[in-house]
Amino acid sequence: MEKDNEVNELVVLGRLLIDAVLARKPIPDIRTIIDDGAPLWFQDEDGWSALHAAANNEDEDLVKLLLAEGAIWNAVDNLGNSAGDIALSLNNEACYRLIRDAGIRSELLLQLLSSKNAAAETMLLHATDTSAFGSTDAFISSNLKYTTDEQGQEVCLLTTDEGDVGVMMGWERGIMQETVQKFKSNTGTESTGTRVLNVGFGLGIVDTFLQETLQPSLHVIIEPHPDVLHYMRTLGWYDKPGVQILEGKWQSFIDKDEILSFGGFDVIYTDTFSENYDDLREFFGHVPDLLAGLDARFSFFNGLGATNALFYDVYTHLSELQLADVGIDVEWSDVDVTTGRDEKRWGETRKYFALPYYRLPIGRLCEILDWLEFFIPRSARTVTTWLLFLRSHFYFSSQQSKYIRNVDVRSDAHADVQFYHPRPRQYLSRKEPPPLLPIELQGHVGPETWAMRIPALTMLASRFHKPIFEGLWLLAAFIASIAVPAALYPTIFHALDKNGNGNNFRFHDDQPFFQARAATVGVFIGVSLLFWVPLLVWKMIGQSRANALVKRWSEDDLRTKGPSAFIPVWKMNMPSFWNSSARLNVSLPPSQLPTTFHPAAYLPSWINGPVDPAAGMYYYPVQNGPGGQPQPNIAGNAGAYGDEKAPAYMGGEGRHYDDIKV
Ligand SMILES: C[S@@+](CC[C@H](N)C(=O)[O-])C[C@H]1O[C@@H](n2cnc3c(N)ncnc32)[C@H](O)[C@@H]1O
Repeated sequence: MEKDNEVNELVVLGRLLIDAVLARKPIPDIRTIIDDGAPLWFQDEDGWSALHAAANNEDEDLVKLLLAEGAIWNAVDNLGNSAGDIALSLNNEACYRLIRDAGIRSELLLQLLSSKNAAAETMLLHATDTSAFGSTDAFISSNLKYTTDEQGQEVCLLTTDEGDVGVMMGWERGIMQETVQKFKSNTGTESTGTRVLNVGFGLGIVDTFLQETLQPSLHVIIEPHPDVLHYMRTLGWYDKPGVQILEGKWQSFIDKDEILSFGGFDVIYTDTFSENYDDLREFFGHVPDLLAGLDARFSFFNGLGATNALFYDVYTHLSELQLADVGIDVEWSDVDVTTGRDEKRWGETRKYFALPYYRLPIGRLCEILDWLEFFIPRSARTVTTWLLFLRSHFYFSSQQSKYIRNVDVRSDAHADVQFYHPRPRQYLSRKEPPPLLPIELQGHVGPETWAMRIPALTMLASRFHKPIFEGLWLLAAFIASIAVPAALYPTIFHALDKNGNGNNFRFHDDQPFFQARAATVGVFIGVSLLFWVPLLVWKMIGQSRANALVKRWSEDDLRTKGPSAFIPVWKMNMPSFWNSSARLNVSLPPSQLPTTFHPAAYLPSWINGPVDPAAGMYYYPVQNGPGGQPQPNIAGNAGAYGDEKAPAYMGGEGRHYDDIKV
């Protein structure tokens, strides 16, 4: 009875809080309701929390306050939308970022808590998933079905009482193909002698591309599932030259250092099933030992949180940070997974990837090693390894401190934090594929024009940017500007020392100390100019060529569109000495604001409107659904990630939490 009263009181306060937010009550009033004990986790009958309502109001200060007071960043409403999705649908970048960053922070904090308090008592937030979706052992003892679905798509299905789930589906072919292409263009090992490790065979799509594209001399495949191993046998994988199949989980071979006995690999890929983010993170920790060297590359199936733009964004950032922590730099590119494929591809199976773009990661040992290798011979590799460790640790700490400042972890696992993260920019770089036509420019710049102009600018930029040459030239300038004045000083001094007093320490009025030093400074300036002027002139020529090119395009545009139409102004900043990226500014009509968060905007491309079409509108109305008692279904800012292929992911019955120690 007492319990019922307590719950009823919480429900009343929770509802009061949401109503106050929706009624746009002033922040001090809302703070009072929170201080009176209103639960921030409370969700009304539509699944809306106070944070959803604050995002709907586009009230940045309130979003900040609620998050600071412990609002749950990843609570989803009955339509599957988080508060971040609502901010996104309203094109509100500031609110979206606040919520997204709270997610990153919360995940990092959970990891800190679980690593730093290992000796403390364990609090179980929820039981860990022991079904075939969340436990590899349960998965291995379940049956798999290899078949072709109604769309003619090859699929490997796990059949359960809750319906079929695709362990691997043919539509992912494009992702696998692009990954292997990236491996090929990045590894520098054009063909022979490549050593490859792939974890998880599935349909063998990636393995087939690896064979065809890289023709590896050694191709190790780790696979534990008996049905998959049987399928591999029927396809003849056991007899392929250079192929070695390790039957079991990757954990068994890593623990026994068995994979290490093969020596380093040039290419490593992992894509497993029924594992969660912690398993992937553990695998990340082994990657630096497994990579053969600086030319070797690593990638993984980046499906974390892919049922929702916000969660995907959070986990993409997290995995980049975790990889940086072990000394791996990641470059991301986008693979369009919408073209030519519709909703039918899922058939009766669970939709585990709901976004239009896949963010493809390519990792390598951190770039600083390249530079160190230039100075330190291979024999002194231990030194570089130590420096690498220090650098990556420093990088991770600095990145982490960007997200978490003044961490004050209290007993309820809530932390008082400040957040900072730089705004992403789209650079034109030789290393990156050309950016897609930004949504804001559609209607002002034609796709063909864009496709022709961007490579032309990138090419021009690369002609006027030679980092190695510039580095050596500036090094020579530095040495010469010190060495030449130092070498000339005695000669200048003696030439000016008409009385021949010599350069002794007894001061004579007639000694030309000051004149000689002034002349040496003059020599220093002269030598510096000798090196800097040609470099500056070269850069200026590059810039003026870029200016001339964009001017010509503007004239072309004017001719074709006529004087009454809006003509975007193109401005190109060529690469400077220190920054290898060029930057292009294209103007919009004065009435149109640039946005990276238009529901269909390109930047950043993995962000897109929520899956729910109603939320894709600029206005997200409060929905009045049927009545009923709300269920507080989330007990703390717990980690969101489980395998997306698991049923009812994110907020549904199938959602699972890991144990954390607090
Ligand atoms: C999504 S599929 C891989 C698909 C593959 N990339 C392709 O291109 O077809 C996942 C595979 O990982 C395997 N797997 C699951 N847990 C594993 C583990 N701990 N170690 C190695 N493989 C695992 C599964 O049996 C399954 O064959």
